[in-house]
Amino acid sequence: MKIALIQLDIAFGKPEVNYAAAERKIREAAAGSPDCIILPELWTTGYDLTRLGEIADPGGQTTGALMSGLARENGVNIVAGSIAVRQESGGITNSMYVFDRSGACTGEYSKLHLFKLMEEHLYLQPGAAKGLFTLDGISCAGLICYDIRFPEWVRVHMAAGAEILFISAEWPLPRLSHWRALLVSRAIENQCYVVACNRAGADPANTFAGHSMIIDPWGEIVSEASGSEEILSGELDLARVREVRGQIPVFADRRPELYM
Ligand SMILES: O=C(O)CCC(=O)C(=O)O
Repeated sequence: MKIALIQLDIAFGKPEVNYAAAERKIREAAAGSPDCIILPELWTTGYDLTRLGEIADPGGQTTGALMSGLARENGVNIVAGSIAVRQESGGITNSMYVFDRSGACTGEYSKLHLFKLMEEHLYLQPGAAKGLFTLDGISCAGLICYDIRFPEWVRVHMAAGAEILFISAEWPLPRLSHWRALLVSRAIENQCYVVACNRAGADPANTFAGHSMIIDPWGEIVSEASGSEEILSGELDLARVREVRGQIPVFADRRPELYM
């Protein structure tokens, strides 16, 4: 499975600029015939949280139409990062959508753990459901940024059979060492591929780390981006997941009855 990670530099609070940039980058990535393209977290607005009332996408409709069309037109799966979505209830969520090659929306996940250090809890509503979906018949999980600090939440998805963990993020540069260590740890402990797409660039409050990564089920880094805007590519060999899980049977050896 060939993956393209679009490590975008996001224009702060300017959805129209970001839609145009993402469309351009998706077309550029699609020219390399990947099986799946992934975008970062909150890529339509960035962290312009105080203006989300104006700039969040109502029902995810605008983003959905654009991503569904691009997936269908290019015959590619798109893990469409996450965006700020104005829900019918009036609340705003940080939500990931997944589109298959036909353009059908096959997955939706709203960030469960809101990141207080960046004031998400003041402006966003947390999700309450898992991020499981399938891509070309492969069981996958899609989570968002701060979620990687919660190994128990990742494990719930992996114990349900997921083989690839997709992460969309806006991870700040001062904690780049955490980003790399946490992602490698999630890959090793769950014996899965980790495909993690961060943003590049800066906003008025933070500089972001870039360093999007693909990590294999043994914890080896398959590919890693620089700190700047780029499209990172890499290949997954899903047979490696079964091989590693067969060699060290972590899932069979769990004692969940004793973990509470
Ligand atoms: O956990 C961290 O250090 C970064 C998390 C974050 O930036 C986010 O969830 O948006």
